[in-house]
Order: sequence, then structure tokens, then C-alpha cells
Amino acid sequence: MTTEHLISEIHKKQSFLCIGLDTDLEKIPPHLLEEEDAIFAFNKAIIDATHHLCVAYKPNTAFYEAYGIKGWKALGKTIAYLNENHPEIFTIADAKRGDIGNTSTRYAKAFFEEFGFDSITIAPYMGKDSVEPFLAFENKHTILLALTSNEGAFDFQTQKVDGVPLYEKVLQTSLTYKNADNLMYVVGATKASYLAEIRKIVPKSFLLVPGVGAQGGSLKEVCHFGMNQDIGLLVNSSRGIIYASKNRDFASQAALNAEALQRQMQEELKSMD
Ligand SMILES: O=c1ccn([C@@H]2O[C@H](COP(=O)(O)O)[C@@H](O)[C@H]2O)c(=O)[nH]1
Repeated sequence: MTTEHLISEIHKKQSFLCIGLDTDLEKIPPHLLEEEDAIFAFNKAIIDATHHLCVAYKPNTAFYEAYGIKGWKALGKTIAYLNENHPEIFTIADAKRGDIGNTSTRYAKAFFEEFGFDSITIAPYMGKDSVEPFLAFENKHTILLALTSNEGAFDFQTQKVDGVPLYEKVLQTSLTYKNADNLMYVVGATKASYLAEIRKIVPKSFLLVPGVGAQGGSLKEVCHFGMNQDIGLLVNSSRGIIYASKNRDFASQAALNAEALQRQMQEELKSMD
């Protein structure tokens, strides 16, 4: 999917919501455990109830890998269901990969070609030759971890190298990579105040912003500091939406929580006009 298409969907749906499909068999409604593929049954119900409210879905692959082959199959069915029924929706494999060049190429083929995701999250720690293989895929997007939402982000990411915080170096250096136009960045909603500085380095890039909802980040602050002329934000909520209820009404309750966020986003978009 092109960035232009994503921007047009944001305007059409008045939403820059990304719903995280972090599906955990211990948290889904018990009646679904009777289904042959409970993970997919849960995801399908959530997608059917919320697709009109969001522009992206982000399965975190850890939640699928944790169930071995059964989990990988459910992930495959979920992305196939999205691509067949909602091709206009941007899909993110939150896999946080990155390795030496030939291995990165295999990861890219797996997630972009075999599964058919539009994008993947990548750890920048191994540098240029670990990131560029992902950037080589046309109309696919590489979402580099810049400043993450967790406490541990302060261990390395904000430490200074030659007087510059490491996450800023990541942003600056990544702009020199081949096909850097295919880059987006992860910035945690819990670090919203850093967004003003981040926007000075990457004014045009899309930012994937996890951490509203369960982690306590503020959507208003994220929009205030992070929005650009193209909106430039995909704000993710996972647990805050998909686990709205453990009962048979789980999908409609998830839709209510998604709608609450979408309405706030609509207000933010109006204030841009
Ligand atoms: O900095 C980061 C990078 C990734 N994540 C992931 O996003 C979701 C957040 O889930 P919530 O339930 O809405 O807290 C999850 O998959 C994380 O692994 C992040 O939180 N922060």
C-alpha cells in the first residue's frame, strides 16, 4: 500500500486508529475456546466489528509465535482475511526483526511476500545493512523503533552519543539509507513530549505510536506534538480495545472502545482544518 492511499483512508474514515491484535487465549472469552481455531475466531470477530473505525491492524507476532504452528496458522489466516476482505486497511507485523543482510532479506520475504503484510517493525541496533533489505520492497513499509513506550527506553535510546540522544541518531542516520522513503518510525505515546524534537528530524514521516490505553499515553498530547500536514500518525491501542469484555458481547464492546478513540481522532482532525 502506498502512503498516499493510507492518508486518503485516514481522511475517509476520519481515523488514524491502529488496532493491535495481541490475541491471548487466556484473555479471550471462554466460549471461543470451543472453536477449532479460537485465535482466528476472536480476530475475525474483532475485525468484523471494528474495521470501519480504524485504518490499520497490528498483530504482534509474539502472541502467535507463543502458540507454535497453531499460532502461525492463525496469523496467516488473519492477514489473509484482512487482505481479502479489507484490502484498504494497512497491516503491520509487529515482529521487531533485523539481522545481517541475507537474513533480513528472508525476514522481509516472509512478512511482505509470504504473509502479505504492508509493513513490519524493525529494531535498528544492527544498522544499515540490517535495515536496507526491508526497504528494497516497493510499496512496503519498514517501521524502525526510534523511541519506545517502555521504561527501558531510557537505558539506551535517550543516552547521548557525541552529544546527541541515540534515538535521534537512529532517526538522522536512517534518512541516509537507500529507499529511506519507505521508512516509518515507532515512538511511544508515553514519550509524547519528545515528539516535537522528533518532528524536526522527520517532519514528513509516518509515526506508529503505541501506548495509549493500557500504558496510559495521552492521545491529545500525541496529536499536539506529533501531527504533521498529512496527519502522519498511526495511534495503536491493543488491550484497551480487544479486551473490552470477556463475555459474548466482546466484539461490540471492542467496537465501542474503538469508536471512543475514533471520535477523539475526528475532533483532532477537525481542529486541523
Ligand atoms: O514502543 C513500543 C513498541 C511496541 N509496542 C507494542 O504495541 C502494543 C501495545 O499494546 P497495548 O495493549 O495497547 O499496551 C504491544 O503489541 C506492544 O508490544 C509498545 O507497546 N511499545
